[in-house]
Amino acid sequence: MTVRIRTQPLTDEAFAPYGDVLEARGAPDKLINQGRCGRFHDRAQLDFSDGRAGISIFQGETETLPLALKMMERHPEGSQAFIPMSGDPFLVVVARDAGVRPADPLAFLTQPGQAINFHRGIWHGVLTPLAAPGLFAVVDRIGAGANLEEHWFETEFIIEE
Ligand SMILES: NC(=O)N[C@@H](O)C(=O)O
Ligand code: NI
Repeated sequence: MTVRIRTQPLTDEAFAPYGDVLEARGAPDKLINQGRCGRFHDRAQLDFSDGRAGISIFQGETETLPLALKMMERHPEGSQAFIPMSGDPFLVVVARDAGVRPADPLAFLTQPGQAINFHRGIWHGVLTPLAAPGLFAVVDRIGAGANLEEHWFETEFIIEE
C-alpha cells in the first residue's frame, strides 16, 4: 500500500507538538545594539539528558519531491535543531509516537528564514535539503552513549507537494 503525504507550510501551531519554529516574525522580544537589532529571545526548547549542547555543520545532499519516506529516527537523549545557512526551503518530517515506532507522518516545507528545533525524543526525518549547497548548523547533544533510534517503514510513504 502506498500512502501519499502532501507537504504543508510550517507554522508554529502545526509544529508545536513536535518542536519549535525559529524565525524572526512579528515584533522582536527586545531591541539590542542601540536599537539596530531585534532579538527573538530564547525560542528553542533545548533539552539534553546529560552531555552538552554542540553546534555542528551538516552538508547534506539535496533531495527532490516526490520523495519516498523510508525511515524516521529520534534522539531519546536530546533535542536537535536544523538551522539552514542559506535562504532555501527544506523539508521537515515529523510523526507522533505509537509506542517504539512513528505513526501518521507529517511533511512541512519551510519558508526562507525559518529553522526548526525537534524536541527531545520526537520522531523526525533526517536532514533533507531541497537545494544546494545543503548547509545547515545543527545544535544537538554531544555526549556519551547511544542517542539514535531508527524505524524503517514497511508502508511505502511518498511525500509530494
Ligand atoms: N544522525 C545525525 O547526525 N543526523 C540525524 O540526526 C538527522 O536528523 O539528520
Ligand atoms: Ni536527527
